[in-house]
Amino acid sequence: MSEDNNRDSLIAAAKDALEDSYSPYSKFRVGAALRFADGTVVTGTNIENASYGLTLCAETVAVAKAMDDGHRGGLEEVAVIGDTAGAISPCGRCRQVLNELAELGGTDPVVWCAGEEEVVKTVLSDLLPRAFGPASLD
Ligand SMILES: O=c1ccn([C@H]2C[C@H](O)[C@@H](CO)O2)c(=O)[nH]1
Repeated sequence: MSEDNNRDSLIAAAKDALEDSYSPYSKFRVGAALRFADGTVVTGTNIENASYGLTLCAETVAVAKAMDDGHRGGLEEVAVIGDTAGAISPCGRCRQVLNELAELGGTDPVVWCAGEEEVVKTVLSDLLPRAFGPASLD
């Protein structure tokens, strides 16, 4: 499958997840999708809380779902999309959460930052250079 097909299908999965967003407070819907080396795609959406600070971001929900399914590596690609024209980018906490899963499997996943009218390609190590991760505790 070409990189573009991968990209388009992963962004479509993230956008589909966004439809389930529970974001009554910010009304800012976010979807995330993770693609693993075995082809598995795991998605997440943001889940807000009346105690605002307890909000769960889409990327963090996706990582939690994936790890609950047993994934411990092979994270090759991530897509995150907002209800915006321009591309959105994972927040700092989500970068750290994504890094845990990436570092466990020794990958540096491509991160597609997307909006309705823009897609920006980056890699996790550019979003979180010199990360503190599992290896830091060795
Ligand atoms: O990387 C991010 C940044 C923000 N949000 C969510 C949290 C909140 O519900 C809304 C506005 O910040 O967007 C995410 O899901 N992922």
